[in-house]
Amino acid sequence: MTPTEVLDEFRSAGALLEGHFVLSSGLHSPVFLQKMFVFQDPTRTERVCKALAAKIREAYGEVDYVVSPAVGGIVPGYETARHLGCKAIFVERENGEFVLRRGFVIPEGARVVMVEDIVTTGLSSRECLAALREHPGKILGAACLIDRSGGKADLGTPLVSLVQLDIPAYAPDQLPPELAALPAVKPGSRNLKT
Ligand SMILES: O=P(O)(O)OC[C@H]1O[C@H](OP(=O)(O)OP(=O)(O)O)[C@H](O)[C@@H]1O
Ligand SMILES: O=C(O)c1cc(=O)[nH]c(=O)[nH]1
Ligand SMILES: [Mg+2]
Repeated sequence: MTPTEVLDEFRSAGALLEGHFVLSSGLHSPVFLQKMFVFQDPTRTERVCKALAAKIREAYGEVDYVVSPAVGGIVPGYETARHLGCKAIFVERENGEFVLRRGFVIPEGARVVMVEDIVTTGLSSRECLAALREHPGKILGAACLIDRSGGKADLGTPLVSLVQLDIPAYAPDQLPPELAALPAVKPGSRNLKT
């Protein structure tokens, strides 16, 4: 799939949102990729994740485990693993920190790739990778559907993506006036209070 075809999937799913969004990192942006609008359609999800699996195989070779950060990474992690013919597990937040729960185990020597949905600053990916380093297994690298950092996010490990975009994101005290004028919404799950 070309980057244009992938973006067309997001566009036709209604996942390219404009407004005022507070991102997982705390940065603010006029654009939000609501990936769940893509993932609610299994056929669309299959198309993009099949393409991501092909890129992963080309970059990293055989993979035994895909590990994804919850919540957004779970669906693409599972579907990408289905095309790679490997296991799919996830880390989730416990007292704010990503950990492997539910008895998930990564065997010694397993070849592991981290699969994210969207990378903005790379913070969530780095947190997920840090959690994985507490376990056996060889981390080959990372992958995501859309890297909206324009390639600037540094995960400390290679990152492959289907699309690279350079979407503006601002510190809360540096908002352009037209963005500050709009009410802000925070769509993601980080710091959600139960
Ligand atoms: O590269 P970053 O700056 O970390 O931003 C990207 C992260 O933000 C979103 O997760 P979020 O924490 O909003 O929750 P979600 O997975 O439940 O959507 C997205 O799923 C990525 O994990
Ligand atoms: O940085 C984020 O939190 C983020 C950006 C985006 O476009 N989509 C998303 O789900 N999360
Ligand atoms: Mg996430």
